[in-house]
Amino acid sequence: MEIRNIQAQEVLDSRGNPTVEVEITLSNGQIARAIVPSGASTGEKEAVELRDNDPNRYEGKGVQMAVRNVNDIIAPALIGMDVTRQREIDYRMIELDGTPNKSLLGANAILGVSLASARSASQALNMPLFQYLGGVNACKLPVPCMNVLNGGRHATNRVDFQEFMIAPHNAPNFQESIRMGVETFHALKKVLLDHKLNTGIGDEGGYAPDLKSNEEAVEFILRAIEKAGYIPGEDISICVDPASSEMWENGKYRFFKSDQSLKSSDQMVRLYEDWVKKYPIVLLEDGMGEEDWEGWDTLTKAIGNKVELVGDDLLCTNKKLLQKAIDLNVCNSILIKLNQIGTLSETLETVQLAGENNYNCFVSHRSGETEDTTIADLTVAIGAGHLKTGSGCRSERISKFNQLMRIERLLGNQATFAGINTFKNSNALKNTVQKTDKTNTELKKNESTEKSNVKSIPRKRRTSTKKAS
Ligand SMILES: O=C(O)[C@@H](CO)OP(=O)(O)O
Ligand SMILES: [Mg+2]
Repeated sequence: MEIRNIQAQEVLDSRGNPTVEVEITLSNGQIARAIVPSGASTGEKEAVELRDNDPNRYEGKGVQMAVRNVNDIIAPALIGMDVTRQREIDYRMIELDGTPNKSLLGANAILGVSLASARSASQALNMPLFQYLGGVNACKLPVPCMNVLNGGRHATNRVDFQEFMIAPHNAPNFQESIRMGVETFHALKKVLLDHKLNTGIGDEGGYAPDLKSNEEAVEFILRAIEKAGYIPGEDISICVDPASSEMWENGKYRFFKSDQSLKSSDQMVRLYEDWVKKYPIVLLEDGMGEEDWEGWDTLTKAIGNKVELVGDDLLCTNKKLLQKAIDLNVCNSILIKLNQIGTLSETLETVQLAGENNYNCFVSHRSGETEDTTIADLTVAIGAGHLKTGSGCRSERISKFNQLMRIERLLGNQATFAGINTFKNSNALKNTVQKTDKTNTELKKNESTEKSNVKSIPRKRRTSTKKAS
């Protein structure tokens, strides 16, 4: 099916910043669109997002140059090509750009065309996107890792660590797992209000209260899990993304939003070791900074057999960086963000390399998102088993959850739910579950009587996790 026209325009992302939308028209008249997301805590080695630097438009953040690059350079080169030739399309754009990091045309320009092509091809073949990308075996629904408490560069509070997520894994299917997550998100609001804390939200839809410490964030979430009627570690576990590259300062980590203290790599590793012992944490992303490969090595040796260690800023969805991690034996999972590398084909190459080397793939939104739902389809297509995209509010993130619920319904009884086994080394979790019951005694004191005694709350459900095939 031939590409008849490619048209880009500037639209807005969830922070109200301009971003690129691309529309492809095929020779049969079918139209498909894609919109590119944008990060705030970006890795140094990410492909370049082209911004205009024109102070008179959107304070210099416009994407008119990227839009022109699509309309004037990429479109003429691709019109007439078969839209199902994804790799040819992507590699033609890589060639047109000619730089190692897509800085000439912009990764935002290139990715918009790459994703619109995939969507366009799936429409032309009358297939859902996840099936076009993943084939007949694409039937595993992910555990949604919901970012319910925001800090770092994503919120204006005194929490240094960027993301505290809940992973509702003990569910029979995706739909139920989202329900458990949202109930916990709502319970967290009550817990925070009981403690007279702010329930305004951050960029990714999590609450952004001013807490005394990063540790308190975990304690409040554990409390919320219990208040919602679930057992921490057994039903719902915790994932953390400190985004520690943002804390990196002259070889140390600065707790830049709380007490300004500094920690060495070794001290950071000890902190995480302690957390993993105390709390039901199943995944730690960017525990160390992108320049601190030695720290990553220490971290992997210390807790790499207990928890999923995800490289985000460290690896930038880049297969060369992933190969380096594999060679050095650091982390055991890679974050997958399409715009870090800039084309669908290269993303899938990275996913393949991860699979060949027994590294997990954790699919992710960006902090600046849009209504585009490609990552939901991608997660099922590659069988990633878990993704992070928001909390229990903000439509640009809920749209991904809703798309996954549609996919689950469409698959019917072919659908499986990833469950706890999707997390690397999740068997280590058992050791922490029993201990969590005692952690929140202090917090409980201040709370309203409504649902404050966890023991009296009947468990909502106790169905066991359906194993993925
Ligand atoms: O650090 C991250 O993992 C992401 C997404 O949660 O944030 P950003 O898009 O700002 O890089
Ligand atoms: Mg991250």
